[in-house]
Amino acid sequence: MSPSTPRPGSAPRKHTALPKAQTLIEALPWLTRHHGKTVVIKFGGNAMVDDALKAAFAQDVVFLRHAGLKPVVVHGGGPQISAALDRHGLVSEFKAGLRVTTPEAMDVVRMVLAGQVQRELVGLLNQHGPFAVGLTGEDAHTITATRHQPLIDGEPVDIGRVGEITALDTGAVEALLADGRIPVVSSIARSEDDGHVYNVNADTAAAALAAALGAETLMVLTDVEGLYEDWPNSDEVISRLTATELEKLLPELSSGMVPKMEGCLHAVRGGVRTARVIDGRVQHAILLEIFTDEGVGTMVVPDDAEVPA
Ligand SMILES: Nc1ncnc2c1ncn2[C@@H]1O[C@H](COP(=O)(O)OP(=O)(O)O)[C@@H](O)[C@H]1O
Ligand SMILES: CC(=O)N[C@@H](CCC(=O)OP(=O)(O)O)C(=O)O
Repeated sequence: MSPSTPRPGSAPRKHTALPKAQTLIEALPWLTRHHGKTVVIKFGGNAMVDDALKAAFAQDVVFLRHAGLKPVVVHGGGPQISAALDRHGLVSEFKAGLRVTTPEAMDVVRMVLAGQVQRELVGLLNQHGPFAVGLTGEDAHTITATRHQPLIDGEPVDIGRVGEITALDTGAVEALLADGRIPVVSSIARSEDDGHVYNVNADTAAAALAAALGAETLMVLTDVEGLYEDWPNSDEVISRLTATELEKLLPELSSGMVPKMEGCLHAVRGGVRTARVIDGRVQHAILLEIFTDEGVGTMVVPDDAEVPA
């Protein structure tokens, strides 16, 4: 056989392998741009709809870590908390988009977030290696809060053990990142003043942590395609908006989008380069968003940004 004659079987293999190489090479500019950067990923309870999605989420996060990024996961668990409260015979009530959290409800919130949802995500991530370490905002003073009293019709309203973040200490999270680990953070805060623990909305916690860490990107995975321009009347997604444009829009937003978009604004104003709301129901949404042109959803950028996708 002459040196130029392909051995039987080698040509088809080359043929199928080339597109794979091209796909990998297409990711090179994104890999270069994001190398060494911190990405805070908020995984919402509503996006954790099935086991395949959760497994794909874990693969994506581990992929980012292997690609040289520093992913930090902050997770929610609203529907899981509501189900557990129901099993305990406790009602779920929301005011100003936040769960009214009695002391008994707080026990359940903590049990579900730190003992159930966080454990499950840590387990899924660690199927790929010794990466994920779970913590709550209580650990090493990561998140400190005081009692939050939202204004409803101009009046402060008591909604129990719901926290407003007053301080963040990123030392533990940064130490884990420096050690090549993937921190998985539950949105529970220690109290600044009374020795209790507080329930913090997970979008708010993720945004505050992203700003405090000086993250490059905040990525919020939820159960819609992004921020709809005229929800619920149309499914036209706003693909990109500046901080000032978002600020103007905030008073018109409702329900779950309020903490998400307030969080995106806080993050971007706090130095995060882009904050994105993306559809967590799409498998591998994180990889699509970071490494391809096909990223969809809503991207919030600083007013003076010239941000490539
Ligand atoms: N303008 C909007 N665009 C998209 N979704 C909106 C909008 N306003 C309110 N929503 C609601 O916000 C929900 C997402 O928030 P939430 O239920 O808190 O999710 P998660 O558990 O992911 O944090 C959507 O499912 C939708 O019902
Ligand atoms: C104060 C408050 O409302 N806390 C939230 C914390 C969990 C959360 O935010 O979960 P999602 O991201 O899945 O909505 C709650 O108790 O539901």
